[in-house]
Formats: sequence, C-alpha cells, structure tokens
Amino acid sequence: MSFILMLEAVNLSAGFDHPLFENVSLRLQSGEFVGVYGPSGAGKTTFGRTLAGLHKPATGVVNVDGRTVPSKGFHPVQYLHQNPQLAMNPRWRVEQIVSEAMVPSRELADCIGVASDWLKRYPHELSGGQLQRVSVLRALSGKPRFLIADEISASLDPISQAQLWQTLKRIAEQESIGVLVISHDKALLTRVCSSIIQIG
Ligand SMILES: Nc1ncnc2c1ncn2[C@@H]1O[C@H](COP(=O)(O)OP(=O)(O)OP(=O)(O)O)[C@@H](O)[C@H]1O
Repeated sequence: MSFILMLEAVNLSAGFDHPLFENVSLRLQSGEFVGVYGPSGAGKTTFGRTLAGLHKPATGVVNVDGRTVPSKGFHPVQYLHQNPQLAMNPRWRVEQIVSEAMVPSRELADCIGVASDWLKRYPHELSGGQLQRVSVLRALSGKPRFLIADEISASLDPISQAQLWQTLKRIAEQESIGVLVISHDKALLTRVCSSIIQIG
C-alpha cells in the first residue's frame, strides 16, 4: 500500500476526576513510529486509549485523515494492551481470539511468532510474552491503519523483544501502519521511533 494516512490529535486533554494531560497535540503518519514517554501514572495509557476511541477526551479532537472516526465498526486505531490477558475473553481459545475481526493467515502468524499449537489453548495457558504476540496478531489481522503499542515488549526477553520490533517495523512498512510506542524504556524508544513525545 502506498497511500499516506495521518492520525492527528489536536489539543487533547483527558483524565478522570482531573486532567492527566492537557492540550497535547500529535501527528502520526502511516509507516511512522512515534514514542510516548513519561513517568508511571502520568497518563500515557489514557492518552493511547483516547487516540483509539476507548476514552472520551475532555477537550480536543482525534482525527484520522482529517475526519473523526465513527464509533461503530472496526476502529482504524487499534490499542494493544500492556496486559493482553485483560483484553481477552478467558473462555475463548486463541484461535477464536485472533480471528475476532478477520482470520489471520498462517504467514502472518509465523511472522509474529504465533505457533499453530497455541491456537487450541486458552489465554491462561500461554506465557505473558506469548500472549502479547497473540494480541499483536489479533490487531494486525483486522488490517488497522494505526497501532497504539502500550508497553507491549516489557514482558519479553531481549532477543524476543528485538524480534518483535523488527517484525512490527517490517509489517508497518509493508502495510503502511503508523505505530505509537508507549514505553518507560527510553533506549527502546530511541531505537525504534523517529520522534518521542513526553506525557507528564
Ligand atoms: N478508570 C479509571 N478511573 C480512575 N482513575 C484511573 C482509571 N484508569 C486510570 N486511572 C488513573 O489515571 C492515572 C494515569 O493512569 P495511566 O494508566 O494512564 O498512566 P500511565 O502513564 O500509563 O502509567 P504506567 O506507566 O504506570 O502504566 C493513574 O493515577 C491511574 O490510577
């Protein structure tokens, strides 16, 4: 795919009983990796969830290619949870979980490192790192335009971490997917992202 899309946040403020962040603006283009850094509790997850339409902003707007995203249907901005088990139905086998939007190809599953013998298991029968790969496969199989990757490699060993980011880079480039990388790990963000914004 060669067309360029833009995920844009303009003067975004959000929080719960009080704002966690105020007037944050961001532009993320297809194929680009932008980092979000900040102390624990600063609101990075809330910012990511707001971009994915999962949390209502107090002020500002989120646009994809200049338009607000309809609340129904597959959202072009997919949020990858830092604890994927919380975002999966414990009664569904992995096969059903990854096929929620569209059945992924074996080629894509191999690329992300999801073994075929995991498909018959339930989420609690996989390790944290294995489950994170399942979560990435589920998000990618729906053909998102943007991914919010919230601490997705924190539970992986350094080799698996490097493999996951290499794979995501390759797929993001091939499919023109923009990725917002939320992490406490400044070295990781510097390695993977072309720019970094600070929350908090
Ligand atoms: N549903 C909620 N209701 C009330 N407060 C919440 C809710 N979700 C999160 N918070 C609070 O909002 C603040 C920011 O949380 P958030 O998870 O966005 O921060 P974060 O920067 O991603 O933190 P971390 O780096 O520790 O994951 C925290 O103080 C948290 O307790």
